[in-house]
Amino acid sequence: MNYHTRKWVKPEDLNPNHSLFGGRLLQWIDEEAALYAIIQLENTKVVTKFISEINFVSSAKQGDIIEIGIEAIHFGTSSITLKCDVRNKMTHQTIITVDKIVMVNLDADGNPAPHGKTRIEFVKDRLNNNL
Ligand SMILES: CC(=O)SCCNC(=O)CCNC(=O)[C@H](O)C(C)(C)COP(=O)(O)OP(=O)(O)OC[C@H]1O[C@@H](n2cnc3c(N)ncnc32)[C@H](O)[C@@H]1OP(=O)(O)O
Repeated sequence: MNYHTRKWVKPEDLNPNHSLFGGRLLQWIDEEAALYAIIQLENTKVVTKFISEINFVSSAKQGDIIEIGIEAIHFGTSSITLKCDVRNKMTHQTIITVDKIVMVNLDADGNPAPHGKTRIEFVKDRLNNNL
């Protein structure tokens, strides 16, 4: 799993108990999943279809640096299924796990469309192949 994105937990991200608000974390995860799917599928019209059980394993507090990891675990016809782990950057303590996030590739009319992808690709390889 690659941990691309880091976040610094700020006062505006906290709940009334002074720990990281779960809704804020899910917002960050949804955006990270969308970015991952857009890059993998090479299409900016991708939507979140389904999110499985979410396990809030431990809390984060103000000032913590957390990192969001996403990995593709299945390529469907129009969908891509991801898993997500968020952990404390310094201690590697798991904060949240999401087993399945299904993102769907859309055409210009907003209908599911085949993406033609079967495996994880890296942008650097795409760029090298175009040389
Ligand atoms: C990043 C964001 O903020 S996106 C904003 C939030 N998301 C949205 O607004 C999406 C709203 N939903 C929709 O517009 C529609 O449900 C659509 C277009 C995504 C899908 O429409 P559907 O009629 O369900 O499409 P369809 O039945 O063809 O399924 C499309 C794919 O999703 C998968 N899928 C559909 N429902 C589910 C489900 N409940 N769980 C897992 N996968 C599902 C299907 O297996 C299919 O994958 P495949 O082509 O790889 O086999």
